[in-house]
Order: sequence, then C-alpha cells, then structure tokens
Amino acid sequence: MNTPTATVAIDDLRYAWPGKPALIDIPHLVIGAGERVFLEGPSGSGKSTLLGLLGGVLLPDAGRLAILGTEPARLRAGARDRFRADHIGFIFQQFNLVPYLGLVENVTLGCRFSPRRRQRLGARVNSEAERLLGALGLDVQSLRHHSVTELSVGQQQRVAAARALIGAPELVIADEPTSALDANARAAFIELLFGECGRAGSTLVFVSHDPALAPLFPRSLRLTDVNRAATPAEAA
Ligand SMILES: Nc1ncnc2c1ncn2[C@@H]1O[C@H](COP(=O)(O)OP(=O)(O)OP(=O)(O)O)[C@@H](O)[C@H]1O
Repeated sequence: MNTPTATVAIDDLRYAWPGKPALIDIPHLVIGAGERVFLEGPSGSGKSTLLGLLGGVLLPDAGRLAILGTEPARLRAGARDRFRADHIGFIFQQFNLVPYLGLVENVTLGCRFSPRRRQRLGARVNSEAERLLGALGLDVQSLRHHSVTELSVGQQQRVAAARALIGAPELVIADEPTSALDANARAAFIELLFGECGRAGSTLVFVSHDPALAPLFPRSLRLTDVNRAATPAEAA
C-alpha cells in the first residue's frame, strides 16, 4: 500500500539569516493531509521565518523541506512562484488586502496567479468568492459597496481568509490572523476556518505567539520543542 504524501515533510532543515546564528534547525517534522496544526512560539522565535521557508519565499541553508512531495528549493524561481500560488493560501498578519479592489475582487485575487485554482472553479470564481465570504460570516450584499479599508479588523480577516481558501489550495497558512480580536471572536473565527478547510480538503497550519489558542486545535506544536536552534530562554 502506498503511504499518502505528507502536506509538509521536513528533515534536518536549517536556516540562518545572513550574518546571524542559526534560527531554524528542525530535525524532523511531518504534517499530514487535512491536519489542523497550531504552531506556537514566542515573538522572535522564528515563526514567520519558518512560514517563509514553507512558502518557498526563503530557501533552506541545508536539509529537506517538501510540500506535497515537492521541494520548492529545487524549483526555478518562476516555477516556485507558480507552485506556491497553486498549492498554498496565506492569511497574513497584516491581511495585505488591496484597498482599491472590492470585497469579491480581493478574494478572487487568491486564484488570479493560479490556473489550477481557477480551473477548479471554472465560471464559478465570483460566486465561490461570495459563498466563502458568506460562510465566513460576512454579509456580502450589505458590504458590496464598501471599500475593504472601511471594514473592521474582524471583517478584514474574513476577507483575507476567503482569499487564502478560494480554489481549495492543499495548504492554508495563517500567520497570527486573530491577535486583534477578543477571545470569543478568535474562537468563532477558528471554527469557521476549520469548517472551510474541511470542505476544501485543505491542511491548516496556524501560527501564533498565544498558547491560549492551542486547545482549539487537534494538534499543537511549540516551535521551541521542534526547533533545536531555540535558545534556552525561548525554550523555557
Ligand atoms: N528580513 C530579515 N532579515 C534579517 N533577520 C531577520 C529578518 N526577519 C527576521 N529576522 C531575524 O529572525 C528572528 C526571528 O524573526 P521571525 O519574524 O521569524 O520571528 P517570529 O517568531 O515570527 O516573531 P513575531 O511573533 O514577533 O512575528 C528575528 O529576531 C530577527 O533577528
């Protein structure tokens, strides 16, 4: 029987910013298809750096990092960008919404650079964007003529999540997307995110410095436990 390909497979992954000591040194980490993983670490422990490596924006100094069986480091730059657009949806800390585009257009941006994600939807790109916004708790009709800059932080976060999810990428990476919300709103958002990742079949890696969110997830990892380069202060 074939072993299913892991969404993320890491072996002896090492990374240091130029001129700085090793920041990431992970001997082994596997995240399977469909998992919902919480990755916690204090500020400065290297969470964003690891996400950069997962997305192929940063390249390892040594070791192996494979996404869906492909090592982004082995692809040429253009192929790496396409691979990222096809297979990974990002929810950034700062959301990175485009102020001069409407709600739906901000969401459909998520598959603009991915023929694969667009093809999955065919003519349904706009209607899927509206469905996702609704499923994530936004009233699309009443907000239709609003600029994304007029939305609350919680609403902007939902637009950013819909953009990451559109076209069902295999991996959704969320970089502390809830820190601006209160505890109930954070839990509600994470529930909605689970629902839509489940529907799309996407694996979720959710990164935060706040250990209080860990119980909401079936699997949680402390970066300081999996990363040998963690300083004793971080690992405490
Ligand atoms: N672009 C960069 N150039 C050089 N060094 C960097 C760069 N980005 C991060 N670093 C270094 O890597 C360390 C870890 O940063 P990183 O942003 O990965 O941590 P983090 O856990 O995501 O922190 P936070 O929770 O505050 O976002 C920083 O202390 C910094 O020294």
